[in-house]
Amino acid sequence: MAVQLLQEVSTRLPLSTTHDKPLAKSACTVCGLGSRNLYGITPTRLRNFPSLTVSTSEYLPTRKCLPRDVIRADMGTEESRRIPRVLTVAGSDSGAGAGIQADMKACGALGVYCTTAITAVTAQNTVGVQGIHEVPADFVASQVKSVLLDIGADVVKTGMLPSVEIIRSLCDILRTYPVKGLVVDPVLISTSGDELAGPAILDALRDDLFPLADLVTPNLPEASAIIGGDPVTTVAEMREAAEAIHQLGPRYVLVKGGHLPGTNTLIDVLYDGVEWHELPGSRIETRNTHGTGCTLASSIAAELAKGQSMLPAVLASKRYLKDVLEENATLKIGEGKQGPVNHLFKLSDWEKSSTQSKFRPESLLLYAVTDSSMNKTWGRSTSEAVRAAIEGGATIVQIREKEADTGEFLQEAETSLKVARDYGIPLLINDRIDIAIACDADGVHLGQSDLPVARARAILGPGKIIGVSCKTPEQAEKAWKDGADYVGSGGVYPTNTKKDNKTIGIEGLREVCYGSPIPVVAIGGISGANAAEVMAYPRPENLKGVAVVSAFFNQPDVKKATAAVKSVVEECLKDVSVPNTSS
Ligand SMILES: Nc1ncnc2c1ncn2[C@@H]1O[C@H](COP(=O)(O)OP(=O)(O)OP(=O)(O)O)[C@@H](O)[C@H]1O
Ligand SMILES: Cc1ncc(CO)c(N)n1
Ligand SMILES: [Mg+2]
Repeated sequence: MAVQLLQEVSTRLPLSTTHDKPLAKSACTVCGLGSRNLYGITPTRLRNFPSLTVSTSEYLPTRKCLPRDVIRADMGTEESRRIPRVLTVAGSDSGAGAGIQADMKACGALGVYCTTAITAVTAQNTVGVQGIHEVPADFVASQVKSVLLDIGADVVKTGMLPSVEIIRSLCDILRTYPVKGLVVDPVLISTSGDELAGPAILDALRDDLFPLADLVTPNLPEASAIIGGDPVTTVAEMREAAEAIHQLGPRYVLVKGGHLPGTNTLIDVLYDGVEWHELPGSRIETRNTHGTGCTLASSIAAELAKGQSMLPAVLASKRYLKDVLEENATLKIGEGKQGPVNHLFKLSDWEKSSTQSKFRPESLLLYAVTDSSMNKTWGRSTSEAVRAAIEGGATIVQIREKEADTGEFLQEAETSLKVARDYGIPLLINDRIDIAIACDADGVHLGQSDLPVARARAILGPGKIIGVSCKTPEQAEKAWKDGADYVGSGGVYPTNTKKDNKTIGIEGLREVCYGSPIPVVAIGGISGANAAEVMAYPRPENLKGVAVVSAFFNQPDVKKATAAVKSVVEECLKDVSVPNTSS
């Protein structure tokens, strides 16, 4: 439906005109009120609001008069892909939980490109605010224009606006270069109790910025300050405050309940002038809440920039914030009372994304390879077999499953992994990289006909262990080049475990060792009876141990059988291990 201005206004209205004292001449068809907060119509403005018909007027009424859901993400074409964009006009928080840093990280986490105009640089940490260095208004304006005139923004989000001049010049720019959405977080006081913007800015917020806003997001103290000091400490008072703030011209008001006293349920109140939404959420027990407000507002801006309408954007942002608070509930950053929000927790799981390989060559000493049919014969589950082998002294475990379907294999791997983790022993998966990823195992062991090692390394990253079966020095050299951590070489002796497996003997094993730049574990028919021969001194320096199947798992007592082989291997290590790398 077209929205028409009742009135043609050829000159700018006098600045004294307010909603409280409507000028008949500037009354708007939608809300019936006049406003001094009119902003200019430009070709961009008209493109953004195609349903608007504006005669020859230069001005539009306040934001709340516009039709809803006008923000549309322009995703461009295949040749020229677009990304939703948010411009944040806010202060820098050196502690990086709030401010510009929160905005950039929250937008990034939600897939939106975030540009910045910095209004102040604060020295801030988990204790409080130690200093504020304000950026001059004209330089804030330069930053905003640099962004809007080139990159553009679907939504502008404001945070800390420390001076009236900054607010006024921002409003001037937004009237000249309108954006599709404006989210205003009226930052006044940090949660540590430090003033970030004085009460002097209240008039400028109320009179100039709010009427341009799609959403204003005060917390309880801010809501109280905006409406003139009346207390806002209950949901009923939050509704009254939202109503009063809505009268100032924004399209929506979200009064945030993070400061609601003594409840387990935190309620945020969203109001659009007609409908109320009380949005509940459980209070999460954590000290890391520094920046929740900035995070919520910038997430909403990001969702709006993607094309969401207001209520779903708010709900999605609350969900994101809940995940962030829950995932980082016990994180310890800083020594002060309030820790920062950790927005990029999904990317910053440094333990998982470690570039350091967990592989230690010594772990190859006593390598247990499970065999599903043997475990079945002896009536044990894979994880029981794994526990027994580890208790007997196995230093690394590989799950080799040739019968179970994928779901069962995964379950076996998951329960075995729990056992191995309890003992701090690495656990690898034979062949199935998908299972290894699904259960977050420590790595995989691949055969010559499995997924190529280089591909496996590309998929698993540097932090996982990759072993490769090799029968020749050439294969071992290639495994190393492709990124493997160790080589499994054999069969050293004939074995029934692997059908049609060529036996390479001790000689073949040693050849592989001499040609292999990476550690080697011997495999194939190894037991307590022959392990000493395999590990006999002098031996190649990189021959690190023996891998055993039947001599562990085709036995009545796995723990005892493992311990028996272990004592043989350990005995061999007692021989002075002067490296012998000559052939
Ligand atoms: N402990 C908590 N558990 C769950 N949600 C919380 C918690 N603290 C705050 N929130 C939520 O975070 C959002 C921000 O609210 P809050 O009132 O804390 O903002 P704020 O005071 O502006 O934050 P800040 O100034 O520290 O950035 C709201 O949706 C609120 O319900
Ligand atoms: C820079 C900055 N903006 C906003 C807040 C509110 O949390 C803060 N603490 N610091
Ligand atoms: Mg806040």
